[in-house]
Amino acid sequence: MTKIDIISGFLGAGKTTFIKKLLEEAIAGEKVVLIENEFGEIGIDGGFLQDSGIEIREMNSGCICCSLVGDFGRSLSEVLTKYEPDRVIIEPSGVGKLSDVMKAVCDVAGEIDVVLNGSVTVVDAQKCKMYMKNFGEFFNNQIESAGTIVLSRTDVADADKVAKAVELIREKNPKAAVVTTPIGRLTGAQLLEIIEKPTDDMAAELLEEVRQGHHHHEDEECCCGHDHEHHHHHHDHEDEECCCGHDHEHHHHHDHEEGECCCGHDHEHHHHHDHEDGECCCGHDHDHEHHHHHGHDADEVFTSWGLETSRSVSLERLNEILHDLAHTEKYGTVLRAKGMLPDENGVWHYFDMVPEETEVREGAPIYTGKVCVIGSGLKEDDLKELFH
Ligand SMILES: Nc1nc2c(ncn2[C@@H]2O[C@H](COP(=O)(O)OP(=O)(O)OP(=O)(O)O)[C@@H](O)[C@H]2O)c(=O)[nH]1
Repeated sequence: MTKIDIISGFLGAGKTTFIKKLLEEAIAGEKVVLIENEFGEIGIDGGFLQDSGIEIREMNSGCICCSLVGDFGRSLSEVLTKYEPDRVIIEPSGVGKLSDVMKAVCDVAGEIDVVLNGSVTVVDAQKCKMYMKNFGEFFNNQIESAGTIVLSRTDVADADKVAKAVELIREKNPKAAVVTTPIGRLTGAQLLEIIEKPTDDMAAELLEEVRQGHHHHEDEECCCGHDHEHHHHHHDHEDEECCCGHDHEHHHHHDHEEGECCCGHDHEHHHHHDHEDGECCCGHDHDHEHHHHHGHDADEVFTSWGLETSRSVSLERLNEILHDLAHTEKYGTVLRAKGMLPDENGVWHYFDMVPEETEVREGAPIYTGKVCVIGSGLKEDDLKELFH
C-alpha cells in the first residue's frame, strides 16, 4: 500500500520548505517519490531533492488542473507501477485546485493499491487575507479541501495577522488542524503525525478521563505504547508530557476526593444518609452508582470547552488565569483544565488544573496553542475572553 500525500499551497507559500522538512526529518527511511507539477519552469526545485537521493518524476504537461484526470492519473499510475514507493508526495502547481488533485488520486486508488493519506495546504500567514480576496477561486478551494493547514511565516508575521488568518481559514474549514507554530520549531515527526491524524480531540479525551474517573487506561492499552500501569508506581514521565496527549500526572486525583462540590454538601458521606431520596440543590446527580467514581453522573453534568489559538500568553498571565479557574467560580465550576500555550518568547507552558490545584511546566512546542476546560455551568463566552 502506497501512501499518497498532497502538499498544496499558493505560489511561494512554502510547500518546498515543508516537504523538505518532512523528507529529511520524518520519512528519511522510506522510498519516496515526489511528484512536482511546476507551472512552467520545470526542475527549479529538483536540486536539493536529487541531493537527498530521492527519485523524481517531473511532469512537463503543465498545470495539473488543466490536464488532470487523464494525464495526471496515468502519470501517477506509471510512477506507482515503476517505483513501487512507500509514499508519494504530490506537490501540485500553486494554482491547482486541491479537490481536483484529490479526486485524481481517488480515481487511481480504485485501480492500484494506494491510499490518500494526507491533504495539506500551506498558507502564507501574511498573505492569506489578500489572496483570499484576489485569488479566491484557487486559494479557497485549497483551504476548504485540506485536512491540515500549515501556516507559513508565522515566525515573522505579526500576531494579529496570524490570528486573523486563522479566523478566515476557520470560516472556510472548521475541521482541519491548523498549524500556527513556526514549523522550524516543530519536528518533522510531529508534522507527519498531524497530517496523518488531523483530528486530535483533546476535549473528548479529557472529558472521557473525567467521566471514567481516570482509570480508563487500566484495562486497555493506550495508543502511545507506554506502559501506564507502571507509571502510577514509578512516576516515570514525571517531567515530560507523553506523546499520547493523555495526562498521566493527575490520574490519581481529581475526583472531588478532597475538593468540595459547588453545592456545599459533603458527597463523601453521601452513601450513608444525606440526600438518599431527595434531590440535591446543586443540579448534579449524586446517584449512588456513579458516586464511587466521581460523585456525579458525568454524562449529564459535565461539559467541555476547547480552544485552539495562535496567541501567546505570558507565564504570569497564565498563572493568574489558572488561579481564577482553580479557586473561583467566575467561569463556572471547573473540574479540570489542561492545555499548552506559548509565551511571548516562544517558550511552551503545559498546564494542568484541578480544583484548588494548578501546575505549569515547560514542554516542547506543539502545532498550535490548546486549552481544554471541563466542568459544569461553564461560562464559555467568559472563558473565550479570558484566553484572548
Ligand atoms: N520566514 C519564513 N520563510 C519561509 C517560510 N516558509 C517558506 N519560506 C521562504 O519562502 C520562500 C518560498 O518558499 P518555498 O518553500 O520555495 O515555497 P513554494 O510554495 O515551494 O514555492 P513555489 O513552489 O515556487 O511556488 C523561500 O525563500 C522560503 O525560505 C516560513 O515559515 N518562514
